[in-house]
Amino acid sequence: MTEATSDIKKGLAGVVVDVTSVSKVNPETNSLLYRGYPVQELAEHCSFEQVAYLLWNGELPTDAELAEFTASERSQRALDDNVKAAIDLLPTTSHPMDALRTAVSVIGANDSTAETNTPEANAVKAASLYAKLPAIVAYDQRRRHGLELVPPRDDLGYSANFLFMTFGEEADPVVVDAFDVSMILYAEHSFNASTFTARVITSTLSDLYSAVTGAIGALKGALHGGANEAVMHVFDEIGTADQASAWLDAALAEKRKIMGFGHRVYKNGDSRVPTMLKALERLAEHYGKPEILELYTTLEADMVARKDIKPNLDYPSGPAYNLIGFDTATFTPLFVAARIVGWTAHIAEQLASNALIRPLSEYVGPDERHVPTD
Ligand SMILES: CC(=O)SCCNC(=O)CCNC(=O)[C@H](O)C(C)(C)COP(=O)(O)OP(=O)(O)OC[C@H]1O[C@@H](n2cnc3c(N)ncnc32)[C@H](O)[C@@H]1OP(=O)(O)O
Ligand SMILES: O=C([O-])CC(=O)C(=O)O
Repeated sequence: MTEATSDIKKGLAGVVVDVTSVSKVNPETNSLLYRGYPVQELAEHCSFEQVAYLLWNGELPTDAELAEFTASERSQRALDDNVKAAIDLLPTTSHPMDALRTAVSVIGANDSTAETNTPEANAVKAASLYAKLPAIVAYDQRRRHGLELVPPRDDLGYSANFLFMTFGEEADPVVVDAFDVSMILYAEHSFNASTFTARVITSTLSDLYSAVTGAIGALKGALHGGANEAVMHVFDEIGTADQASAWLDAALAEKRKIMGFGHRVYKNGDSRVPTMLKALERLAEHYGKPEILELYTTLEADMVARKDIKPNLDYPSGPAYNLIGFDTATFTPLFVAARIVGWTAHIAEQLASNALIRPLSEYVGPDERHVPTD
């Protein structure tokens, strides 16, 4: 064995591998721009549908463009029979991210245009996945409780309909708004691990569905999107705010990573957290559950005091999704439903200026040797 001699960038940390015009993550100013617009402004003034249009088209829609865009989304919301049948085959013990990955695979395998890798064909596929993912996520949560599929309502916006299909009743506007904010904040984040996975797969000239299923696999991990689910397990483990300090002492002594804290790019706090925290506060008030905020602020203060590591977006969104009533294992599929927009914007950008992504490694295994022949 030999030691590495070159300057290895483990985890590609700090390496700029390409340009993008989809979003700008700036840790110095703690800002995030989607196509130039601050995400906080988009969360305050726009719907998730408007943001999806922006990320795909580079500009916010006019009223007429938005009307056409939302009509198209509403017309494609229903769960296809073959996708439902595939989900029904899966055990209810499987992870919802596995069900979602399988559903996207089934949609791809049934799409006769799957291999057509033109910008136009991929835009149609992206819009179709964006419209269909809520029904998949909602149905998968319901079937785990022995409940029937709820068909979509085309008189409701994206988020209101998503919640209607999941819970079978219209959600309060406070809840719809908080959920919509979470979708906007989760929609895009430059070259994160799942988006990069999608770009690697796309760079081989594979199809959009393969890139999206690969991205779902990357997002599932607890160091990435799976952290929103993991945060809720932490909250459940801790129980109440007065237990947070002792829990954190023990967890840090065991060298555990505290889920929902830290970030590869933001070292001084995640730009999206203040906006999502406000949404969580509105939900806690709406549901009359101030204790979840108490635990949130106590654990955050302890973690900052002990490690100086700040929360990322998964920290407020986990408890927010819990208050709304989603199963903990459904949290990361909600992230997928939002991030499909960012992934597919990056797939288009990668294809428009493609180079096969294939880095180098330095070999540190045994020196050359030969198979014994006697
Ligand atoms: C939407 C998203 O995907 S955001 C990310 C969601 N993921 C999580 O919340 C999982 C928990 N967080 C982490 O594991 C990390 O912070 C990551 C993976 C997100 C980023 O990691 P990196 O950029 O590689 O940071 P790195 O691992 O170098 O951390 C630097 C130091 O801080 C520590 N650290 C970083 N995050 C945490 C954490 N959450 N808990 C405890 N210690 C942490 C590391 O152990 C390391 O300490 P050391 O120098 O003593 O070894
Ligand atoms: O950017 C990252 O590495 C992870 C993240 O916050 C995201 O994907 O939203």
